[in-house]
Parts: sequence; C-alpha cells; structure tokens
Amino acid sequence: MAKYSRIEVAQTMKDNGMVPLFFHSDIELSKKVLKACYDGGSRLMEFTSRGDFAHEVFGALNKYALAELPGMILGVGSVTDAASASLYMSLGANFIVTPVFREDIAIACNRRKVLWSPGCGTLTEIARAEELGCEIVKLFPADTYGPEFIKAIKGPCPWTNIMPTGGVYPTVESLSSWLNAGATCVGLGSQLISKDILENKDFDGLTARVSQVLDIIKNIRK
Ligand SMILES: O=C(O)C(=O)C[C@H](O)[C@H](O)COP(=O)(O)O
Repeated sequence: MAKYSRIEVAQTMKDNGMVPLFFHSDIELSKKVLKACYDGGSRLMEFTSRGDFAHEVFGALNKYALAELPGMILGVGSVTDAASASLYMSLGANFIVTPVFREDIAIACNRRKVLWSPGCGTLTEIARAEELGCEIVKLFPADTYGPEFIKAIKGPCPWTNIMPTGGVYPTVESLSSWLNAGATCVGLGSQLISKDILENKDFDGLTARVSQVLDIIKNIRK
C-alpha cells in the first residue's frame, strides 16, 4: 500500500518542481541512483517500468526507500495497463505515471486513492482526466508540444496542473521555459540520469546535478 496520500504526493510534486525518472534492471545500482537523488535533495523518484521483472526491482527499491530514505516518495512510470498499475500499487507505489490516458488505470488508482498522472496530448484528454479526478496530467512527449501549449491551456483552464515529460533538459533555459509557461513540475529522465552517469556509476555527479536543478527551479520561482 502507498505510504503517502495523493494529496501529499501532489504537494511534493509542486514543491520539488521536478520528478527524476529512470529505469535500470540492477537492484543495487538502482538503489545508488535513488540515494544520489535523495542526497541531492529530491524527495520524489519515478521508476519506469521497462522490461520483464521491473516490478522486482521496484519492490526492492521501495523497501529500501521506506527503510533508509525518510520522506522519499517513490512511484512508477511507463505503466500502460490497469493490471500493471495494480501490481505496482501492491508493491507500495505512491503514484502511477502512464504514457497514455486510460480510464481503467484511473479507476484502479482511484480505488486505492493513489495519485495517477496520465500522458495527455489534447485539452479534451486533459479535461476528461480531470473529470476522473486527475490532479496532475503529464504532457507527453513534451518536446513535440512545447511550452506554448501549456501557456495556451492555462488561459481557459488555469486550475490545470501539467507535468511536461520527454525532452525536458536540466538547464536554466529549458526549465525556465516550461515553468514560466505554467508547468507545475517537470519530468526529467535521460537528460538528468544520463547513460554516462549510469555507465560510469558517477553517483556524486548525479547528486550535484540534482541539487543544481533544484536550485535552478527555486531561482526561477522567486
Ligand atoms: O515512461 C513513461 O511513462 C514515459 O512516458 C516516457 C518517459 O517519461 C520519457 O521518455 C522520458 O523522457 P526523457 O526525459 O527525454 O528521457
């Protein structure tokens, strides 16, 4: 069962300003990535469900977070069906992120009061997700839409919370373009937890990067 309520998760997404996300099949390496992000100040992590046995890695990672990293909120991304969402919620996922918007996933998550963030690409999809109780929608793949898309939506629907993901960079330019357009937070995957960092096991470098990104976000919001 989730440790954190959907209200706590949504608030932390807003406060943190970014959700780091990654997948790796190695449990020990994944723990080090999680710890590096925690040490850098992030209190959120999305483990993307890629490949067979990803749930085993997530289960181990979540146990580690619960035992060793107070306040770290772990969720799962790349969830594409309700059965997978239920599996991950049984393993303690605190939020479910999906590349697509599916009502059966929404129902499964609502049943357990777990925050779900569906990938949406039109205002009609966003509106339907909100009608089903969605707090923060994911704009995916964000770089094909651009910050102007968010700015335009916030006009008629200022209550809408959007998390652009896919092609967002951990730079001042990229982060300020999205946050100033009205994004609630951003998803940062391969540009933050890069292949290089994973291959070189550069966990100190990752901690420094995460801390820098959080500082950039704080400065943008001043
Ligand atoms: O897994 C999901 O649910 C997805 O929707 C895909 C990922 O969120 C993006 O592919 C991350 O993109 P990058 O930050 O450019 O690496």
